[in-house]
Amino acid sequence: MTDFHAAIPKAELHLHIEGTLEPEMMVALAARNRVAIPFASVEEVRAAYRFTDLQSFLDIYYAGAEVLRTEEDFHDLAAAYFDRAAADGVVHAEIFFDPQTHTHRGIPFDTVARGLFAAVEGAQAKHGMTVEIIMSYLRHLDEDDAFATLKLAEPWLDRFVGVGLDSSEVGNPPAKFARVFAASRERGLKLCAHAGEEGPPAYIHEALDVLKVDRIDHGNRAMEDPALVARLARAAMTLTVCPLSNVALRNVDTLADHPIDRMLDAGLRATIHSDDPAYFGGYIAENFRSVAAARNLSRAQVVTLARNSFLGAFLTDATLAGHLATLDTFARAHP
Ligand SMILES: Nc1ncnc2[nH]cnc12
Ligand SMILES: [Zn+2]
Repeated sequence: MTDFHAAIPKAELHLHIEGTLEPEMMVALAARNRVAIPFASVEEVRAAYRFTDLQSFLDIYYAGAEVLRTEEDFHDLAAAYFDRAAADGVVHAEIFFDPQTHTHRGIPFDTVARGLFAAVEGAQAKHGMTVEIIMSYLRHLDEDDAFATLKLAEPWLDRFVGVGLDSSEVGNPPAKFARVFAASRERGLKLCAHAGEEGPPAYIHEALDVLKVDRIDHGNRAMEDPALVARLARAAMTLTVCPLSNVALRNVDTLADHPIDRMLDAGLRATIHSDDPAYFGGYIAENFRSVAAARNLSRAQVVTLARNSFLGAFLTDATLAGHLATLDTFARAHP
């Protein structure tokens, strides 16, 4: 019996590679790198993965990243994710990484980038997966710090597909990064921003009007503003929605309250992704499976979510056409 939600071909567009650090790997890397962590066992790490809001998660997420030190560590982290994603039907992945989380700890930018790209090459060879990397600016730091990161990234910029904006949203509106996003766009980079996860609909407006993003990450709170929903639908703006993250960070009470089907009904190009799967209880297939069950999605709606993930990806027309054809073949074989 096919596991429909794992088997359906899909693109993962909202995945923080540091958010795939499983407790087992955190403990193993802490030992390998002789880094002290405030946990005595895998069970203790897992018990700490209980969150009340975005900041309570970010505090653990940044502490966990302390164990990532060498090119091998970044390779091993990303390679484990690509293996896991392939098992979940991911044929195309666009992954975020947070360079400042590492460079501020004295880890050279090149160490991170070399490790990640070694894993990308492995994923393409081993799984035939197409992969792109998006460099994210941390919004709790200032714009000058983002500009310094863009400068550090210079030797690698032609190999990144885009830039993103993540970390603590409320109090750090998109407009704070207007200049570095303009500079990033001038370098030919695609633009994404977390907006409307915890921040108000106004942050989504700013991401569109000031940052001129190509994609909105999360975007859930657009649903509070019918005019904004209509604007996003008209623009076919992709929203990279993360259901299990929304529950884990208390942005929805339960999956039964999740707006994913209301988003589709409103004509939004909504997609489903795993955000930080090691922390939120499931990878992309589990996000599909559990929200489809909780919201009683039809197979046609699940196919639409998968199709939207390809339409919203930063792909060449030829590669997009190939993935859409693969999806259509799958959908016909699994009515
Ligand atoms: N869901 C999220 N929101 C903002 N910043 C993040 N960094 C990692 N995951 C994040
Ligand atoms: Zn995210």
